[in-house]
Amino acid sequence: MNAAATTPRTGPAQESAPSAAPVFTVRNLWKVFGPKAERVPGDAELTSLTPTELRERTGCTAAVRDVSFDVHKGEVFVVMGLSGSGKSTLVRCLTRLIEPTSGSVAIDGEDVLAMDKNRLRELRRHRASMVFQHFGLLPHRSVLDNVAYGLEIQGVGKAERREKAAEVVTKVGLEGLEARRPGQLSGGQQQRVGLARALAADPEVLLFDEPFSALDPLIRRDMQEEVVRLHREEGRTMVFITHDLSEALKLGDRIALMRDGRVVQLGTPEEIVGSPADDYVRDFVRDVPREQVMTVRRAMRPLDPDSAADGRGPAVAPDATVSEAIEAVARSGFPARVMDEGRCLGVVDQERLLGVVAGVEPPPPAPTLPSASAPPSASAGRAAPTVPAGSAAPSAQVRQAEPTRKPPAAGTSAQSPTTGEGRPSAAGKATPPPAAGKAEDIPGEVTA
Ligand SMILES: Nc1ncnc2c1ncn2[C@@H]1O[C@H](COP(=O)(O)OP(=O)(O)OP(=O)(O)O)[C@@H](O)[C@H]1O
Repeated sequence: MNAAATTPRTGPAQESAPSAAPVFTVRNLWKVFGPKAERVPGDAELTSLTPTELRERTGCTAAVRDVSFDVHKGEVFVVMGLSGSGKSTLVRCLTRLIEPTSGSVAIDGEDVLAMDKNRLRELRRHRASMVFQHFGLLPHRSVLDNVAYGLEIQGVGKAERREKAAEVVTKVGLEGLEARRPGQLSGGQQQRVGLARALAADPEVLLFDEPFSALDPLIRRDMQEEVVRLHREEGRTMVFITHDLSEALKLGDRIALMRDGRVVQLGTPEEIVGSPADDYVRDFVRDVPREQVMTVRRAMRPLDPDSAADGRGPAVAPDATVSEAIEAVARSGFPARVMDEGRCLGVVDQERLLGVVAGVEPPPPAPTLPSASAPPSASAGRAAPTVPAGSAAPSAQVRQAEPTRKPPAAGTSAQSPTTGEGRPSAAGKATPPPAAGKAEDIPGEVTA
């Protein structure tokens, strides 16, 4: 489906021809807190002020400033930024937990801002459930009943909701703990109960508001992997807020990087790390191990038919990371062939791979990239860098990019690169070389 078909209003620098139907369509969204907030978005003089100037002049804070994007079906859309950048406000505007000041929000083409109270309740209960950092479990209820609670408020009968809850409890790895009370669980287990509760409601979209930031690092990693697994298995659309760059890179199919209420860049992890929109983003991603985020597409060159070495190397998939390809090349001693459905798209050699690691851009790859047919890869096991403190950056230039990865279909792998020949390839393991030459809390909201 084309975005234009469901777009109430288009804004500048929009996405064109998305590869999957948009679930959420957000255009020119503003949320301004403070007195006479509604005058701010339409006033060119006020909108040109810095956040401090705006606050001093009007007493207002523009938490979300003229933001436009689509969330496509089946993708994990991460909203990232430092504290106070506007992430929570933006995501709460999607279901009007916070009322936008201006702009438009649609879900499956339906205008969210025109919804009445009942429709909104239905939206929050059935279509877009929120999983919060503070999971708000009911202390006197068992795990099973906590999970079933979301269904209870949906009006589902007892037998059915307990059956469904038991199914989801198993899915999130809590089997055997159904009868415990939340107080008898670890933080990570409690978070799983929260996640199960949101999942049991079977919403079209799961909205996560920094759900794991209170967890210790190991449990946090477990939960991130759980999200990746659920996404892979179910292909559910997710919007995930985080201030943690490594979490964003690990989970996101696309990341919207926010600063002072604006989206300064929207793109895949690879696009954000490989082609930062401005100095602010560049500084933000400076410490990311590029080889764990960038794919071989960045390093490819055409296969040289006169080179004996080019046809002899191992095969890697187009979405294999540079790190994986380095290992494959080092092991074989030959450039690796980038294979997609039996077709050789190009080769990557040591020099090009190291160029990507060093941030020295090689010339653009061959124009035959079949990005639409690239296997999905939701990046589990990627880099876990720390987020450098944001530094002053010049103009906040909005830059949006298309998803280059297909949303994962149920039952397909979203993370393991597969070789172009369709054989599974564990991280860093390439297929052997071929024969030479063969190329506000509103009632009904599920608080997890
Ligand atoms: N109810 C409110 N009234 C006034 N200002 C607000 C309100 N809520 C948020 N803000 C301001 O809006 C801006 C964005 O806040 P928001 O909570 O969306 O940021 P965030 O990126 O989610 O931050 P954090 O990561 O710390 O949760 C901040 O400057 C904040 O102080």
